[in-house]
Amino acid sequence: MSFTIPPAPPARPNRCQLFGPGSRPELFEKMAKSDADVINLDLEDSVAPDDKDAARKNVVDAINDVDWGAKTLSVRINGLDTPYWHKDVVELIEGTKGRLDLIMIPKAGCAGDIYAVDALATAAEAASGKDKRIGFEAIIETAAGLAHVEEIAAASPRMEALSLGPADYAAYMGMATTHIGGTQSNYYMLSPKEHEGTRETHYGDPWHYPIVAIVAACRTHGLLPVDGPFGDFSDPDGFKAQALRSATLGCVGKWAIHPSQVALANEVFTPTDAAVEDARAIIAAMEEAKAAGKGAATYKGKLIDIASIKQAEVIVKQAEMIAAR
Ligand SMILES: CCC(=O)SCCNC(=O)CCNC(=O)[C@H](O)C(C)(C)COP(=O)(O)OP(=O)(O)OC[C@H]1O[C@@H](n2cnc3c(N)ncnc32)[C@H](O)[C@@H]1OP(=O)(O)O
Ligand SMILES: O=CC(=O)O
Ligand SMILES: [Mg+2]
Repeated sequence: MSFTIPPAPPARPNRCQLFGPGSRPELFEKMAKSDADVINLDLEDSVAPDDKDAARKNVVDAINDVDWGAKTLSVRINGLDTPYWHKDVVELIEGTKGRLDLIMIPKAGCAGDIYAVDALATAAEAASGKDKRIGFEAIIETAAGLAHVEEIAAASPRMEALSLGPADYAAYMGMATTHIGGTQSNYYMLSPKEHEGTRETHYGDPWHYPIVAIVAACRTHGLLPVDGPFGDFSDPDGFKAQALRSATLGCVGKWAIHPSQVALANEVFTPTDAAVEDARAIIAAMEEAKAAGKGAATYKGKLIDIASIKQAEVIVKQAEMIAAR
């Protein structure tokens, strides 16, 4: 381990973030009753420009009036290149009574973007006598955001999470696709030419690199790494495959843009009983090995060593944190 010990991320479940447009207040009660750990009321891209003021008012009223239970409650504000974001921040803080947990900052491009929202939020909290400090989450969904992902993660003690936004990311990177997340039909390799006649198609994951960059930045600075939206809500298998890849790479959860995706995300990001049992058995086997003065041992025919304890603890701690909720 480096002499710099990374801070722990917030100890709260973040398996699914359910989004709904701020301009559709009829959805808010349904969102509150869902099984999502985090609710994201949206003021940004799912709200048309003419609806921005009405959506902001809907969201402020809903934060105050709806019973959100134990959910983490977040609002996605508009981007810093718009004429809306400062009103979003001020009215969300001054108009609500302490239930709002997070502000989500879209299209974060550099640490200065987070600093600007922090300065405004700090002033609004002071002006309205709020004791509770709102946390931040940001979306990495531009070329600049990816290039500066680590400084964004480290930009404020308010930062709690980073998500990948594959729709904007694809647009800002100039990717040749209109799909939101998931496997892309043109992103494949063929088995070698020598296999002529039996050549197979192997699909790659175009989101692999930004997800890994987000996970590394989050794990370095004590934030929760989250996979973003999967637009085709008629494809549960595709959603699950994408979520499994992200979970394997270290993400703790994924967005849902439709209620049908909530259970899928919860399933993927909740360690199974079998995985927890196996992880506990690895820890026990290593305790035995350590007591016998060994650093390495055999478990089910495979090597385990001190690193295996840390790997197993990730699964056990995640399961315990979810169960304790
Ligand atoms: C792409 C980049 C991003 O920025 S993604 C994040 C921003 N986008 C969003 O917030 C969009 C969120 N989703 C939606 O607006 C809707 O789900 C869309 C995709 C438009 C579909 O709406 P709709 O045609 O009403 O769906 P549906 O008829 O299949 O609904 C079935 C029942 O579920 C409800 N529902 C719908 N959406 C939500 C939601 N987000 N949260 C909670 N409940 C939802 C519907 O009201 C409907 O309920 P019921 O069965 O009639 O009682
Ligand atoms: O904001 C999300 C995205 O995919 O873009
Ligand atoms: Mg976006």
